[in-house]
Amino acid sequence: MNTAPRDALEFPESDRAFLEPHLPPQDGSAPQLDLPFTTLTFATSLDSSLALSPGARTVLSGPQSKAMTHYLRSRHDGIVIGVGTAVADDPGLNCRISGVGGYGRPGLDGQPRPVVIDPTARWEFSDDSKLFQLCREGRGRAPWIITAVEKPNAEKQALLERYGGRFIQVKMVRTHTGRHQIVWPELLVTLKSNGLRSVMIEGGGHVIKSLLSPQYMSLLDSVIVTIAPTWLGEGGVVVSPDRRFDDDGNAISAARLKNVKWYPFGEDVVLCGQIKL
Ligand SMILES: NC(=O)c1ccc[n+]([C@@H]2O[C@H](COP(=O)([O-])OP(=O)(O)OC[C@H]3O[C@@H](n4cnc5c(N)ncnc54)[C@H](O)[C@@H]3O)[C@@H](O)[C@H]2O)c1
Ligand SMILES: Nc1nc(=O)c(N)c(NC[C@H](O)[C@H](O)[C@H](O)COP(=O)(O)O)[nH]1
Repeated sequence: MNTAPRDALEFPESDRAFLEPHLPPQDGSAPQLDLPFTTLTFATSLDSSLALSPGARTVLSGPQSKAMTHYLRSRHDGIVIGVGTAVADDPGLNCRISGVGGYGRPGLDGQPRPVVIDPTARWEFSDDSKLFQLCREGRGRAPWIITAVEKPNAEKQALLERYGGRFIQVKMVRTHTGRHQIVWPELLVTLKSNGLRSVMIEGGGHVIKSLLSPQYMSLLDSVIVTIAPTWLGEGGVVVSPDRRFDDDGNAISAARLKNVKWYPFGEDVVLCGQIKL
């Protein structure tokens, strides 16, 4: 047995039980056969912000809910983020719970596959990026980068492939302003067909907003949100999906949860539920 690195996190058995009904089944089955079990999870402030600004890495979760997020990572085959988060945070996107691969156990068991949505392949990663440092140390997997670009930069592709990652081209549509929009079912089917039976989607703001749109919210099997007792103030990365309207043109809530449970967790509260369709 390897010894766990110093940054290993503990998440006691007694804290795990409450999460179980909100997690992918342990046997790998999913409610929809060709789709992975899909969890939306993020941390938010009291004013619904994910971060102080789009480029700022901002700690919201306290120690217990941070350990919970890492436990969630151990229970999913993949973690999905947008390129905005990759650029802002230089994230590790591995699981640092004691007992998973690289943290007390040989191999990479329990380490999720990072998946970065990067339509134009703009992320300037390098050998020094945290993700690749973790790969070298046997503490994480190399990312799959989801892009609309047919031929990504050859050097970046070679670096990615050296660590076992790759670019994956997935169908995207263009909005009226020319922005790429992922077709979420296409992405999720692709991830499942590449062996990811469960994915957790961590953000950032653009990713969450697009998933909470009426056409895609039914893809979510579970929603787990950490709410931290802080206001980040104006200028933050706010999670606020587009308004919906009823047949008479009256505004109605954009999205709502059902089967809701609230769990106080240190100074934070963790909200678990499912999208009410
Ligand atoms: N608190 C949290 O839990 C949490 C989680 C993740 C990120 N963050 C923070 O959020 C900030 C980044 O958020 P953001 O909204 O700027 O970036 P983001 O991570 O949502 O990435 C935005 C980019 O990703 C791509 N993208 C996202 N959704 C897409 C879609 N549906 N279709 C096609 N491409 C898509 C586009 O290129 C877009 O420009 C950072 O500061 C980060 O630290 C916080
Ligand atoms: N649960 C949670 N609480 C937070 O306070 C926070 N900032 C994030 N942010 C989510 C984001 O997707 C990644 O956590 C970061 O990008 C950093 O990732 P690493 O820790 O390096 O793996 N998530």
